[in-house]
Amino acid sequence: MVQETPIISFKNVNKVYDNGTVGLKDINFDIPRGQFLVVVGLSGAGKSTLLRTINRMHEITSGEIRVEDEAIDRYKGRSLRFLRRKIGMIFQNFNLVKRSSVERNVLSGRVSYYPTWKSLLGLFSAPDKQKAVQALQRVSLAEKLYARADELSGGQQQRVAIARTLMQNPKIILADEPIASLDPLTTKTVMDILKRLNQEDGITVIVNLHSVTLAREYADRIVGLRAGEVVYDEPIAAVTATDLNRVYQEV
Ligand SMILES: Nc1ncnc2c1ncn2[C@@H]1O[C@H](COP(=O)(O)OP(=O)(O)OP(=O)(O)O)[C@@H](O)[C@H]1O
Repeated sequence: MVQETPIISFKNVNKVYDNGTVGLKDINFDIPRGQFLVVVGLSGAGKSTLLRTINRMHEITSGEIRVEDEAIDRYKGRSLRFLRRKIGMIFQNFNLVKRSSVERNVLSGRVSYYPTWKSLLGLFSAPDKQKAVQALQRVSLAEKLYARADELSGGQQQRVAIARTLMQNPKIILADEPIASLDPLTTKTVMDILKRLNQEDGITVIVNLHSVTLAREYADRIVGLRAGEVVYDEPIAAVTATDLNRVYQEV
């Protein structure tokens, strides 16, 4: 059987912060296209660091990361912009412009397709405005198009953030603790949306979570980090609660 090239590949990746803290230690694994991967681990285990190396928000110290079979380490300018265009990112605190409308926030996911002056003036095309409506429909928030972002609940703001990433036509979505500030019901709504985008659009989704219960509910595969190292990596069918405890043992 011909194996498809992984969409993301970590090869001997190390990250040491300027102050000497080890963020990642000899990371080696591949992520197949279309996988829903959940990364778990204690606070400080390196989950955010790992996620942020994929779109070069954090630089690695050594090793290589490949996205769609290209080493991304040397990307700059246009190639870096193109990389970031195909990778959507969702944050714990939503990162919306709170005093702007939902429409404007969603359209901002499209800025890399415009010259800076046009995006600053909010000169988005009619097709992109239509696309924003469609993106909001995907997260069941079309009726909030003209609301101000800060009028929305946390869960709704996170859904706007997801709609914003859809404007990029992402191949990959990175979600860094996307439900950490949400209640259980809203958590389910947000996780269900991510799962649907994964299943219906084939978007590769990588989510950092603290909750092992949620990880088991949504993941195709769970990777556990401890002190910057992969200490667990199993497809969901092989995951057992006892095994997962390993991830949470103190070093
Ligand atoms: N900018 C930085 N400078 C120095 N050390 C950092 C920096 N960012 C993170 N670290 C350290 O790197 C390690 C990994 O941090 P990281 O934020 O990736 O962990 P995490 O698993 O995402 O934690 P959390 O669940 O609390 O977000 C920690 O020891 C952290 O203190």
